[in-house]
Amino acid sequence: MTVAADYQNEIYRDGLDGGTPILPTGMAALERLAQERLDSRAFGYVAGSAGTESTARANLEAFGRRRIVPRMLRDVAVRDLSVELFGRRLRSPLLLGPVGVLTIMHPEGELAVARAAAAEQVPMILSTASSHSIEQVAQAGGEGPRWYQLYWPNDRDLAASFVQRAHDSGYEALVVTLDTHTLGWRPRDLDQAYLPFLYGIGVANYFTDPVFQKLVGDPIGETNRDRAIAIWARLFGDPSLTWDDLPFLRERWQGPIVLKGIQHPDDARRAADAGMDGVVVSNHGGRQVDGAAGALDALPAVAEAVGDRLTVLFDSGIRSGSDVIKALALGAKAVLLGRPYAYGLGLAGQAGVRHVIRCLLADLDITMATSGNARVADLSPDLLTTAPGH
Ligand SMILES: Cc1cc2nc3c(=O)[nH]c(=O)nc-3n(C[C@H](O)[C@H](O)[C@H](O)COP(=O)(O)O)c2cc1C
Ligand SMILES: O=C(O)C(=O)c1ccccc1
Repeated sequence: MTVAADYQNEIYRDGLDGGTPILPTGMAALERLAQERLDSRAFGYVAGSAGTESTARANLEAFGRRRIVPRMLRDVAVRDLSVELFGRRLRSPLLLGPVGVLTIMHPEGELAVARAAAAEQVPMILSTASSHSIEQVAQAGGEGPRWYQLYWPNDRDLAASFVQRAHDSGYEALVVTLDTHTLGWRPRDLDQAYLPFLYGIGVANYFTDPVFQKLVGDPIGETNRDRAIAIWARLFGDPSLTWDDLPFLRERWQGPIVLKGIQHPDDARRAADAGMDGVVVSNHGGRQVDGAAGALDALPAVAEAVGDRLTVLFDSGIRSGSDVIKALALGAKAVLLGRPYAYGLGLAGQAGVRHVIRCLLADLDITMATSGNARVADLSPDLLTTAPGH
């Protein structure tokens, strides 16, 4: 049986709600339902972007401009969605990208995501800004593959402690997010006075860390909570970092290091020169720089510059199987999913995350078949054309 048929059966078997799947199978409808059902501040936190949100729109438009040219008579009876990343074969080119403070969406937050990801054998990338700790999430994910995303704090000992904890808990790769040392200007959060991290959620990794606890001075409890949050706010990010700081991490992490938030080919070259293993071409879903180019438009130049030296990953705007195909055709080896799985979590917890993963992979498998492509590893730019008028 094909992947698509498996997933279609599972979607129906697992989650019938009056004869239809538990959640919409299309990501746009999923987002509309999230807007309808979720608290408006929680929805605004996930859906919102920087400034006028023009970058978030540009992300989707960049996918719209690239069009797939289907090919015929190419024996697509058996599709191979697998890819090899850093020596490990994955069943599909999909990872769950780091999303902070997932308890805003659902009380089980990252634990539910870890269980869903493990069940679908999709790697989860855990955010530093999580509501459950590195260790708790590792335990929930069990045998499932996991990566850790570092927000490099303004304290070297704390940074070293985070990566050591991630190593000790079996995280395989380190994703260092470079684009969010300073949180973007986000009107939806600002207008609803919703800055959750300032209220002390999404701080589990800090509050459980011996280095952080030492900075606070006392065991963290109700009485010194505000002080702990103030210290957290001071050391969350470090805008003074430069390329010269990367050896600090390289010396402390033996596994693969991936820099997230790369948009310029020169930055990608510098990453390779610094001994990094990969990059994520990403504009953080448009949440950081309003006015940045659509992330897909930045991908070809980065892939061209470093595709033979680094593993190039992509996120920002993946909403369908054809989006995955387009990103892979333009040089990404795999893609990260962001907002869609957060909506799945908010609407139906662990089952909602599974549903979103299954839908995306079924869609990918079917679109591979219908476009005449048997292996994701073989996708190349000549599969694509540009929409007329662009
Ligand atoms: C609510 C939310 C929280 C996020 N938190 C993090 C984070 O903690 N660390 C990180 O590297 N990226 C974070 N991101 C960015 C995602 O990893 C990813 O780059 C982005 O969601 C891709 O855009 P898309 O969801 O529109 O496809 C967050 C994104 C959202 C929507
Ligand atoms: O909201 C985000 O995009 C993000 O990256 C973040 C940063 C700190 C805490 C929570 C989320």
